[in-house]
Amino acid sequence: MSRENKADIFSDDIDLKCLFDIINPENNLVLADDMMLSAADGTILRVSETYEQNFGFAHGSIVGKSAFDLEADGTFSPCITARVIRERSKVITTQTINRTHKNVMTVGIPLFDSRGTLKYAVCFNTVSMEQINTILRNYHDLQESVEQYTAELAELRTRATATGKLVFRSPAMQRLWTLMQNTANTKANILITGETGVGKSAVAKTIHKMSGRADGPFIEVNCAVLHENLIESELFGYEKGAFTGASSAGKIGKIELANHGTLFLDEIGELPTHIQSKLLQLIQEKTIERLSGTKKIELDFRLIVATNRDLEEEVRKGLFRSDLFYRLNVIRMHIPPLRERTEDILPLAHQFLSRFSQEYGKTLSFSPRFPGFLESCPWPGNVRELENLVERVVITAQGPIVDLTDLPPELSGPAGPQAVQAAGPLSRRMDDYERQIILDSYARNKTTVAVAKELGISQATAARKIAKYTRE
Ligand SMILES: Nc1ncnc2c1ncn2[C@@H]1O[C@H](COP(=O)(O)OP(=O)(O)OP(=O)(O)O)[C@@H](O)[C@H]1O
Repeated sequence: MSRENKADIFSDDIDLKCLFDIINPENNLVLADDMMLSAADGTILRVSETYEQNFGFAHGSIVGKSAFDLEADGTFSPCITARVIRERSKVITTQTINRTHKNVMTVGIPLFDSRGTLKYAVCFNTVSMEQINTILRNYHDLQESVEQYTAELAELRTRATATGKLVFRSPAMQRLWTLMQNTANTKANILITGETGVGKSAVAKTIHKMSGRADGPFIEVNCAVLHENLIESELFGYEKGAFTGASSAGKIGKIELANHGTLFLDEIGELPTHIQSKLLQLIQEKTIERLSGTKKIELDFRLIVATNRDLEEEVRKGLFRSDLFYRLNVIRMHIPPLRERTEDILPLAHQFLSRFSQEYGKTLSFSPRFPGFLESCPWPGNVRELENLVERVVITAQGPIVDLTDLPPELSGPAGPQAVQAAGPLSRRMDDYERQIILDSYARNKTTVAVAKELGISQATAARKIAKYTRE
């Protein structure tokens, strides 16, 4: 062994001068911890006083004996001192002291003189195996708790940062939330269904924020309000001079803008059939070609679509491509209407009250009977309607407590939010009538096509008016 190595062993583990002080019995040093000093031939020179108490060896009964003999008769198994002497190197292992059946972790080190001759072996019992096992158990318990807290923290963080405004208490929304968490980071297409105003866009935005694409763009396209002639260029973009009236510089389409992010196509049921085919191709190939373009552009985006139509029914009627439907319907998220999850009404109302109070610089709270009124409303316009109502009462509230008396007359009556004002300018009252007619037709017919047919207007007009009145 080189001098360098010896020096390592000495300096690494123990102060040499201190050791010689310990070995010298004249110094009468008390060894508080389990420690055994042996000569290079294995003769035990000293053990600490604790040996008797811990292992049943009185000092006199073991000092002078050979470590090799104690190895052979099984007193120590294995005998670390014997191993250190044989291997001339540091040994760290567990050993059993058979007299007491104690299992301990022991460190044994060789001590050499300056010529490299082995002079002593020193062994320390560090901790018992029971202690190690207790430590291990505690460690595993802690590890489990840490894992649990980490998961909870991640969920709370996701909720805090991702939901922003997504409020819910109902079991149905809790189940939806779990599904959102489990699927946010996958590439699978998502189809969100539910009546107008239930929160389909809000859910789509939240999924985007929860996903690994959160730093990328979230591009929302409402297929119902895009004019049929413009929808293709809006979605796919075009090269310069593609058609009369096109910008001379060309235009990047919404789909391309969603690259590395999320593309959210709202009201997917309104897509004309020729665009449905192009969308199907886009989903299959993940490439687009701009109008009048010659090259394919590769894209990487997550597709979420939403509809308040019964798409299966549309497929049956031949109005929606079945192959596209199956491609979109990979993960289905249905948001129930607010009237079917009344547990959500008050948390939502309180959230809107605090948001609008802040926005309008007021400090407001609901009167005791106000929540009951909110819960009894049918909310045909769902969360959007509730949001609008709370905004209105925040604006009109006279005192710090919002009460039924603060409701505008058309809201407090049994006819509900869609009632027509009894007085006021003609244009406003006409609008009210139109709103009532459009929303009533939409509530019964469910689709813009059917509304258009019933009222004798174009589908585009029906879609625009529905969007206008459900957003108001
Ligand atoms: N769970 C919710 N928590 C907080 N705000 C919500 C929640 N759900 C919906 N909202 C709010 O209600 C309003 C309407 O929601 P959203 O636009 O997402 O509905 P939608 O189902 O997409 O409507 P449409 O069918 O008309 O497109 C939005 O202002 C949205 O932020």
